[in-house]
Amino acid sequence: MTALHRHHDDGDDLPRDSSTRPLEDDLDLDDLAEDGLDPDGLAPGPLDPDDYDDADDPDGDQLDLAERHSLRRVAGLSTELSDVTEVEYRQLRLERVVLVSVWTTGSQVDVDNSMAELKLLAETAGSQVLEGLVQRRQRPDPATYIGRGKVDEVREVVVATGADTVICDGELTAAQLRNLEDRVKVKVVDRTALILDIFAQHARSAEGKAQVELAQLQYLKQRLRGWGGNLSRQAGGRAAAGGGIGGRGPGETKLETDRRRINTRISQLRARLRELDATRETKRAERVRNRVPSVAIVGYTNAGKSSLLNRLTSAGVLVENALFATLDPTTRRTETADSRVYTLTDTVGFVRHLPHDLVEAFASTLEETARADLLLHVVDASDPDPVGQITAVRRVLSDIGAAQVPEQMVFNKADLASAETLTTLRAAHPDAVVVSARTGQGIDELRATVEQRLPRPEVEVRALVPYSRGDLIDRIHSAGEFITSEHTPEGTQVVARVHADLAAELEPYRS
Ligand SMILES: Nc1nc2c(ncn2[C@@H]2O[C@H](COP(=O)(O)OP(=O)(O)OP(=O)(O)O)[C@@H](O)[C@H]2O)c(=O)[nH]1
Ligand SMILES: [Mg+2]
Repeated sequence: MTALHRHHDDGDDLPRDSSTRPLEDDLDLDDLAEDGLDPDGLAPGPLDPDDYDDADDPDGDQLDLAERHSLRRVAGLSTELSDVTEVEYRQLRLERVVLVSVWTTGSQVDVDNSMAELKLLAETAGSQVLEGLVQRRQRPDPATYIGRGKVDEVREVVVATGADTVICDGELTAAQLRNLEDRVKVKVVDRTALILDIFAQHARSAEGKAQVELAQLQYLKQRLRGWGGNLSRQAGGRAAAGGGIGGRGPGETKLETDRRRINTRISQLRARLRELDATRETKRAERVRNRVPSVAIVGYTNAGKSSLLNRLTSAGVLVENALFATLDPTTRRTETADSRVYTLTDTVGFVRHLPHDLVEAFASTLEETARADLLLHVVDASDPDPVGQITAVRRVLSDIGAAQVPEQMVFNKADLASAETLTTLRAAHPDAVVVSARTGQGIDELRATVEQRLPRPEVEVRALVPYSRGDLIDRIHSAGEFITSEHTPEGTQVVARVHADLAAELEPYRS
């Protein structure tokens, strides 16, 4: 019994109903009697016992067999289309995708959240999601990601829905991708490729574009063979001439050429990025010299980081209800209530399992975060799983060496979040500030908190600064803090906190 049959039984034309029900359990032996695996794939000979769907794994945390073997339809995963013209447009221009996920740990709710996120990612990339399939399993199949016996069911769903792409929720090996493509007979991409594709579509600056291209090439290089060496298809379909699905891969020579071309391009991009980095480094060095404290806004994608920057500084940066709307960092200078200057930087959002190639390619951008004086960690309090987002963000922060930077938690979208969630979050993070970038709620408190947490100048000086040295007074304004200041006939009498270098310059006027 298959998805297709069931739906015909039900009298449906398309298996697009959104009920959550398990497909038939077919603990069939064809899971074991694998044929047609690619010779380059894993385990072409006798299968490793681990490949046997873990049916006889004696360890304690075995999942219920029936559940593990069942492929489940996930509710509400069809893209809603509002009108017919939209349908036609999408069918012409966009990919029609089926999502496939292997559920290894966590609760039902976790799985639903992660499928909902994969759907959002797919839609952000411009796809129409037709169906979502989840298989419960102890670990992904090393040869085909989902259990081998389930691949045929995916194929049936692909045929029934007219999908042209399958998106798997993980990072797959070259062999897994190819084995799946061979059997479901449409393009198969993984979550990493999907995220890279979104980044490619959203990159605007020269640096952002170079970073994304570098990440894509690194990803592609490792999968050249698995993808039949079809560069055009991997390049986000931009040069998608030829290379039909299931087409034969290139010969060894072509493969070598492709590989060399990729390596050359990677070196060019690296050199270009080093140049661009030098420019940024100059600016950064200037800020350090002038002792301008820096605050970096970090957080999960779509948490409202750009909205918050706009609220705090009227920066006017792009805000969009889309994942990874921001790729290029925007830095704005702003001032505290007592006129100390500091910078606020909005940057790329994080996501669970942020592809390693991207983290590496964006190293110079992310380094700014690691060097900030304070992180504003923005959390979407209206998300179904804010705690999971916090964990994912902290993981990336520690990957990029920013774990030691002081962190101010900010719970955003208070206008949408439930009172219950906010209470829980507040209890877990008593120092957090709750805000709404939309309504302005809590923004004053946030600003005050930031100002209070900025690094303070370390030396207290008392000086009588002659009127001819107005420049020194200006510098106390921008990089120091006045405690008192008074005009006298001889000059300005000040008590102020300043950095050591400015203190040295004020030395002759000490009073
Ligand atoms: N209701 C509500 N919506 C908000 C709030 N803050 C941001 N949003 C919305 O959330 C979406 C994402 O906002 P952005 O500021 O672009 O989020 P971001 O964190 O910069 O996202 P990326 O750059 O894509 O990682 C937009 O649709 C915003 O209008 C808020 O406080 N309340
Ligand atoms: Mg943004």
